Amino acid sequence: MAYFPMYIDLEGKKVIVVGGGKAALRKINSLLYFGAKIAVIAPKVCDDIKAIKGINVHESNVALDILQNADIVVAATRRPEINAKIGTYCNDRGIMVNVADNKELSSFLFPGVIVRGDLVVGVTTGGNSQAVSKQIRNMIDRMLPEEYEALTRKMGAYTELANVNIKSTALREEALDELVKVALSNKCVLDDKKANKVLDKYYREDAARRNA
Ligand SMILES: C[C@@]1(CC(=O)O)c2cc3[nH]c(cc4nc(cc5[nH]c(cc(n2)[C@H]1CCC(=O)O)[C@@](C)(CC(=O)O)[C@@H]5CCC(=O)O)C(CC(=O)O)=C4CCC(=O)O)c(CCC(=O)O)c3CC(=O)O
Ligand SMILES: NC(=O)C1=CN([C@@H]2O[C@H](COP(=O)(O)OP(=O)(O)OC[C@H]3O[C@@H](n4cnc5c(N)ncnc54)[C@H](O)[C@@H]3O)[C@@H](O)[C@H]2O)C=CC1
Repeated sequence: MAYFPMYIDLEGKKVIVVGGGKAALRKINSLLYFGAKIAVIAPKVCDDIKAIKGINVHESNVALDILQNADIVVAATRRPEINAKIGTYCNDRGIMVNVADNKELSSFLFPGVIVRGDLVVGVTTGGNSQAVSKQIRNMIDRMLPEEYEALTRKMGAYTELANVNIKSTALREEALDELVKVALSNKCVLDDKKANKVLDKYYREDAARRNA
């Protein structure tokens, strides 16, 4: 079965990463970007990980019990049997866990990610091929100009306005779709004057329908 893309608020969540090599490094960077609080445990942690600011590094073997304190666990050691033990321990206790070399024991996978502010696209092949994910990520990355960040933010504000001022659900949807179209016809930049003109048109139409 294909995997469901679930977007999670990682701000302040406690993540324990077991393993301190290349695989761990990429996952740490990804999680850190989205605001997780990270502790890394491994007998030997690579210099690139040690150089990252704002994470806790413990150079020691892992005691499984410590994982109870985590919201999310990543097992990325070079030892498949240790990774599997961590996976099973977490699964038995309902702790979310990614096992770098074992999809079956993972309750979630790391997607390829494209970020434009709050606009986030995640790509997975359900563990079939990280090479395909990388390819698709690069394609989407080229398709989405950085203007989408500001557009997303602005549309957040206009959506709130429309929710208050346009009572008809159908009209509201039409208005918001039109705002996006206006932006797309202008290199993804939404001009506020044009936006307000569009909204005014829909406010009037909404009022007229209510008074009819
Ligand atoms: C199942 C999954 C588990 C998970 O991690 O959740 C997994 C598994 C494995 N990856 C391996 C290797 C590499 N992975 C990458 C890169 C990425 N891997 C990612 C995801 C996933 N990788 C999950 C499934 C994703 C899906 O289904 O689509 C991405 C999307 C996200 C991210 O991890 O950041 C990121 C995309 C790149 C991008 O977007 O730029 C690179 C670097 C590269 O290709 O450039 C290497 C080369 C070596 C290295 O770098 O060390 C190996 C070892 C294979 C071996 O030993 O030969 C395994 C284990 C196995 O296959 O058993
Ligand atoms: N999902 C992914 O994106 C990727 C997954 N992998 C998989 O991840 C695993 C690790 O790969 P790399 O990071 O490249 O290896 P690596 O050799 O760079 O790092 C391995 C890490 O495991 C730690 N380790 C070894 N024994 C340990 C123990 N008893 N307890 C805790 N930590 C221990 C080491 O100290 C080291 O920090 C492999 O199984 C590999 O198949 C590898 C690359 C990418």
